[in-house]
Amino acid sequence: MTTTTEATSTEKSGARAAEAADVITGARERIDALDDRIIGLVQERMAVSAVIQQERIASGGRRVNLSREMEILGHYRDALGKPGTALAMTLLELCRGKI
Ligand SMILES: O=C(O)C(=O)C[C@]1(C(=O)O)C=C[C@@H](O)C=C1
Repeated sequence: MTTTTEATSTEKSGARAAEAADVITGARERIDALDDRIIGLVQERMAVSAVIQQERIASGGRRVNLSREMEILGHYRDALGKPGTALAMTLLELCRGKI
């Protein structure tokens, strides 16, 4: 027998069976927790990057250091492939603004 609760969790998850809906609901909770940690890490990265940029600018240098950005883009591309480059570009934009 399908209860109302089961119907709701299958609807929300897109699953066609209660068991699958349970697995999906549990995995989504883990994804939400991971996303919270990723957002926290991105915010921490932004703060560390700001320290570097402020120090460089205060010493008379420029905000942007393209050779370092190339290293970072390569690191993400090597680990994650082409979408890794796009991810690194977004991270750099968050950390130093648009150029
Ligand atoms: O590593 C630096 O020199 C930084 O300023 C940090 C950072 C980054 O967020 O990774 C930000 C701006 C630079 O253009 C390069 C890299």
